[in-house]
Amino acid sequence: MAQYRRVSGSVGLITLQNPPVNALSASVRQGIVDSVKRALGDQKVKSVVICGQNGVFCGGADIREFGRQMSGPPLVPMIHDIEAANKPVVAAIEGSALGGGLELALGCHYRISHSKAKLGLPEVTLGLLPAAGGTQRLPRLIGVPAALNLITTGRHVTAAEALQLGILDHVTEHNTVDVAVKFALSVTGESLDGRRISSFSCAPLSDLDSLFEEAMLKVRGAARGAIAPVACVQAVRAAATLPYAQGMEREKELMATLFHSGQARALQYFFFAQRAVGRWSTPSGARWDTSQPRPVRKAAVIGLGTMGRGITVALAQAGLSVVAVETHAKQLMEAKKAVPSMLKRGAVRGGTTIEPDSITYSETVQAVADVDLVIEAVFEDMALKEKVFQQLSIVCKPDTLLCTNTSSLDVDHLASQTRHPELVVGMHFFAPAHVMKLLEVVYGRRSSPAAVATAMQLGKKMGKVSVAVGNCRGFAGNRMLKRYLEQAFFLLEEGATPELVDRALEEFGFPMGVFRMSDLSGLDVGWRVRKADGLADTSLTGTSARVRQGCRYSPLGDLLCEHGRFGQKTGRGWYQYDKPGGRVAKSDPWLHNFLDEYRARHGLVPRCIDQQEVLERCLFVLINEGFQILEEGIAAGPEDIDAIYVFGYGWPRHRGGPMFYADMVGLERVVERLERYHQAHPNVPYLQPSGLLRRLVANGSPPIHKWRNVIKNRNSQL
Ligand SMILES: CC(C)(COP(=O)(O)OP(=O)(O)OC[C@H]1O[C@@H](n2cnc3c(N)ncnc32)[C@H](O)[C@@H]1OP(=O)(O)O)[C@@H](O)C(=O)NCCC(=O)NCCSC(=O)C[C@@H](O)CCCCCCCCCCCCC(=O)O
Ligand SMILES: NC(=O)c1ccc[n+]([C@@H]2O[C@H](COP(=O)([O-])OP(=O)(O)OC[C@H]3O[C@@H](n4cnc5c(N)ncnc54)[C@H](O)[C@@H]3O)[C@@H](O)[C@H]2O)c1
Repeated sequence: MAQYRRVSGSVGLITLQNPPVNALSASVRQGIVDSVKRALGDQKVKSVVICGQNGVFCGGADIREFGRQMSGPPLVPMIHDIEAANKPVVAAIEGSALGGGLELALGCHYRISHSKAKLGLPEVTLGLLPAAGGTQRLPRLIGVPAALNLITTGRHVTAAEALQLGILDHVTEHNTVDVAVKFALSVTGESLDGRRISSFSCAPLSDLDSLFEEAMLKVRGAARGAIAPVACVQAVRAAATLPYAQGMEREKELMATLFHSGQARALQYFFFAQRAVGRWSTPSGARWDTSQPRPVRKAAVIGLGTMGRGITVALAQAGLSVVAVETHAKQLMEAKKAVPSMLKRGAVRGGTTIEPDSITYSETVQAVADVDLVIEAVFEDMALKEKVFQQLSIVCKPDTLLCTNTSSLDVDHLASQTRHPELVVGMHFFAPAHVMKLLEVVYGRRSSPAAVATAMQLGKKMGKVSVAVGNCRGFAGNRMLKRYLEQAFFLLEEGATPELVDRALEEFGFPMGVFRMSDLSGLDVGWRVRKADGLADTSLTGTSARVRQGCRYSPLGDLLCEHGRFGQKTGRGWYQYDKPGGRVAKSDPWLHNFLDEYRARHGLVPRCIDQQEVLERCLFVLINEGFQILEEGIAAGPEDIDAIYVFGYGWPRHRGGPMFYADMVGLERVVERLERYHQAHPNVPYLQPSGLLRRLVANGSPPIHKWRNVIKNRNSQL
């Protein structure tokens, strides 16, 4: 709703009231329409101020209304009536003015903002465009190039930037509503002719065609296959080339194509999923709202290789003092150079300064005696990590939280090496750790609720999306990835090429196909793990060469490594590169011959494999593992898995994440295809649909937001 009252004698003050972000629900829109009518009809009222309660102007349209039958007054005529008013209307912006919130402010004649407010048109991130006149008014106000940037990226700008761009008339450090009321009094009776943005023309530009071509190329490159950014460019083009009324028609048409699209559904699901992962819980009953995080002011990182350096930077950027320990002198020397330059680059990007003296370096673990939390990032070697945890348990304060960045080793086993296993959790960062948004917080059997809460909160402070997961081999993300990689190898054995598999995945929306990604991260990483597991034995011949532990196995990755082909770092992998460290993947005839010879040696007759099979084999098997993970309680809900895949593995956000994708495709279809592939490949047991997936289908395939109930019911029967 909206509250209306008269203040300072002649100012009608309209306050939007819909906590927490004053979204423009039907009742808020009705409240605004009624209040505006009252203010305009009241002779004593000479000007109007619109603000939001609790220090937030407005977070935009109510996203929860989108999937339902829409009711209440529509936004476009509501904003039009405000702009057409014959009394000055001033927007008093505090907190956020986003999406429909900013569009409402653009309909006002003046905009005054608090210096700490954020403004933006983030509709594109929800698969939409600003369809309450945003695509038509913003370019008229600030020019086409700046509006294109804001509308196609959805980025939020500070009040200072908004002032500079011309979105705001005034920025204040004081009480914004008071300032706006005073201002409203001062402009009483003034002409509003030059204040209605819809009557402006866009500033002329010399080469509109190339500007829009460039913008189109940019948005297509940034999110492959996403339709909303393309529609945003088209809508802004309409603003630049058509009169306002026709532009508004075009905006409406384009919105109609987006509004019911699968991509909009996926992105809006993902908006809420991101927030849901913060409300974590564990099977032992620990929860986000009952667990108290501990303060962490000083942290340590052990091991300054690839991961340790990134983690050190991310901790320092979060404002912590960091003790960085590296036992190898050469590595330490290199880290001392690399970390400050990474910090400097980060500061340039983020516009902040980090004091390099917030980091101290040491060659010995004794230096961590007084820290609140340690993150271990030494080699992936259990014996070494055991030793490090034993040392830490002696050196650190008794209440220091001990975390490991292991990608696959048993967190419970590491905890058992310490005096306080309840203070041990996994903090699984992704490379590069100061850039990648994902953090898996791995709770062990004995991790205390406070330990999990502390790691989750620290992750958030470091700007990460922290997802709580249980302890198992590969945790959630890498466990699912393993299945995806294995299927990709099998497809090569059956006749596919890396190019064909990668093309299918990239057209689906991944920034990189599985083989290009494997070349980038290094084939030797998986090889080392497979060797440690006793799997990578290429001396085996005949049928046993392609079977391990009773299941189908592909030694292709191991064979490539034996040829010294580790990917980009050696200049050869699934593709060839112009030099070691080269980035541009080129098709490699050697690899194609190698695959031909391999198939011939093993009596494999290559067949034609289409893109659909690639997607089904690689993605459905990954999804099936996701259901298994949910069934085992390793992840609490599908949103956790989807956040992990979007933020850690490049799953296209406009497809919502693997579990949402399964819901979109239809669970019955996923089961049917998995069963078919399992029949064709009976020695791949994980092609069998998981118990949870079958149960969901048996329960009539409920929508994704109801899956937790099915999981809970199952667990409560145990
Ligand atoms: C505002 C924020 C920056 C605040 O961040 P903060 O960290 O403080 O808080 P949280 O993010 O945790 O949020 C708290 C809480 O609030 C929920 N929430 C936030 N925003 C909204 C919202 N806009 N609607 C609903 N709920 C919201 C959030 O989910 C949290 O609750 P939870 O339970 O999940 O923990 C930050 O919240 C933020 O960034 N919000 C989103 C801002 C945004 O994206 N705004 C844009 C919204 S879309 C929009 O405004 C569209 C407009 O352009 C209007 C378009 C007109 C539409 C007309 C429809 C025409 C249809 C035509 C087609 C029909 C064709 C046919 O059928 O024939
Ligand atoms: N590289 C990745 O992509 C990635 C991603 C996520 C997690 N991880 C995990 O992070 C950990 C580190 O991986 P990395 O790639 O950074 O390894 P790395 O080989 O680049 O670095 C490890 C560093 O630890 C140092 N070290 C070894 N023993 C030490 C000790 N006792 N005390 C202090 N330093 C010691 C080494 O000298 C080396 O500098 C591993 O557990 C790995 O599984 C790696």
